[in-house]
Amino acid sequence: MDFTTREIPLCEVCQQPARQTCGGCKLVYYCSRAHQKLGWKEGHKLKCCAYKIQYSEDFGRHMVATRDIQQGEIILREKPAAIGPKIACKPHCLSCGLKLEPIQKNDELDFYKCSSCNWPMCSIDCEKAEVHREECKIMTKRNYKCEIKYESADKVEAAYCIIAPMRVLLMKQTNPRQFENVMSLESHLKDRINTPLYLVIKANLVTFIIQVLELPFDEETILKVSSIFDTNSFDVRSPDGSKRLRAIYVTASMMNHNCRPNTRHIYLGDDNNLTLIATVPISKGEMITATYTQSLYGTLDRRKHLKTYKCFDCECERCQDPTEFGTYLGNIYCSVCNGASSDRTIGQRGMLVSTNPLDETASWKCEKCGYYIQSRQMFWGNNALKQELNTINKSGPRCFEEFIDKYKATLHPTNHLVIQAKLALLQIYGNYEGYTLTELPDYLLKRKIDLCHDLLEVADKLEPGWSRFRGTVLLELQAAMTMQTKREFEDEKITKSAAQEQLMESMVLLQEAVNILRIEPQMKTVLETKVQELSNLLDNTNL
Ligand SMILES: C[S@@+](CC[C@H](N)C(=O)[O-])C[C@H]1O[C@@H](n2cnc3c(N)ncnc32)[C@H](O)[C@@H]1O
Repeated sequence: MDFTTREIPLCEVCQQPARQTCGGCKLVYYCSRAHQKLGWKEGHKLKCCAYKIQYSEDFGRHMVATRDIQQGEIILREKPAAIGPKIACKPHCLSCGLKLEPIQKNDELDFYKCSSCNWPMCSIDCEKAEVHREECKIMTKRNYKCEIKYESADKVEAAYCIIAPMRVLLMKQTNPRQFENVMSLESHLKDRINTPLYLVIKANLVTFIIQVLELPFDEETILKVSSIFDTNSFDVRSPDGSKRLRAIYVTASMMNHNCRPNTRHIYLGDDNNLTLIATVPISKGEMITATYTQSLYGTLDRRKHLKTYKCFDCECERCQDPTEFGTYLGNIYCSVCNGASSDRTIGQRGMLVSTNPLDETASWKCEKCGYYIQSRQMFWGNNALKQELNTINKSGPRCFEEFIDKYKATLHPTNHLVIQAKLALLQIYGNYEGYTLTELPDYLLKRKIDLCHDLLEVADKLEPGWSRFRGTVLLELQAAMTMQTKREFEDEKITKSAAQEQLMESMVLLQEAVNILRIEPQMKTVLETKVQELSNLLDNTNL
């Protein structure tokens, strides 16, 4: 059955409107207890609740498949137990999470403010929303007024760090069971307590909770809540970036990390319900994993990120493999034997690989000539180039192309920095003003197609299956291929039947992109339009 397209819940057995969900998987509905029993007997018992939580010394609690899970299957849907703004952010509405724009107030620009506590909000509706009620009541009772004012579009406000933890602490009274659920999560407070960030949090959050709100919590409990957020929260964002929040999902947070994950997740609806999707088939007994970091970072950067923010040393298969499954994502060409080789294929030219990827201090050695460099040289080089890439002009393709060309003797075609530049180019070619698909000259259209193939090759190795990455690149690829076919046909370079054949190839790619992305928020109509346009072309009417 297709969970993605159904909008009104229908009973699994009789297809009539239904309200009760299956208590196990919470994915299917029943109109009555009798139909729930019948549905179970008729086969739901084989599909229900695809995971269980296990414990191991190495990983702590983690999620394991209780049966074979199919690619694309929804494993879990879950409401956030706690949600709030990011630790420091530009002003966002405390209720709906949307980024706020200032309005004209008398002679100055400022945000709409809650009439009681003075926090910037969207509107009176958001001011009265359930999620803001308790905190507003207590802040008002203690005569606390938020002092955030509009100063500039980019001003980041540290005051937001109090909101999410305050909501959890207030839950102790309003929803004690949920409070206990959240408090049972891993915090890593000992690892964080003496970090500079936690010294700031201590000064702001603890003072606010104890002295301003006069809530009966000790310093350790308050900091633990903050640390639980840092260890477990998911970054909830809307596709257009207008909404940015962090949320705790008690069950989903049992998922451990893997640098080649077997799931992806999305957030649906105003309630930000997390939906967990299997990107590859998962066998019974296998660990169900997510990535806590960026799949397109090299091993050095990923492991550093995980250690700093999630307090563990990742030792997954990818981290152990000095070639990162043959992508050589974090590696560079050897500067000694590089020039001597005429072979331009990755893996054939001398490549520097770590002598022990699980030890960041290990030296790096050329696979071909045995030349060594120290780990710190690798760090410096990597950081310097990362900084250069981050600061280049992003408004057009020129600087990205120049970056790839400038470092081609050092950075091979699937080095992580080159891949990031290629991703940026993929967005620019075909989408930016002056570079739309119809405006692109043939050689840039071909460049876009080549970029897609390069990125798909990396995606297949590092985020295999139905990842969002693969889905998005497939969409770009089919659009560019369709445009190329149209041009070739119009220029009489190919026959009509060859054009039809090429368009069928585009349609196959588009269908796969639809399968991957149709569940993503706001994608359904976009995808339907693209399928319709391509079908029209195939029908021969517009070609
Ligand atoms: C969101 S929690 C996951 C649930 C956690 N294992 C527990 O017992 O509560 C994140 C924490 O789990 C642990 N963890 C997750 N993935 C791991 C991995 N691949 N290797 C080792 N520890 C991991 C780390 O301590 C990490 O900070």
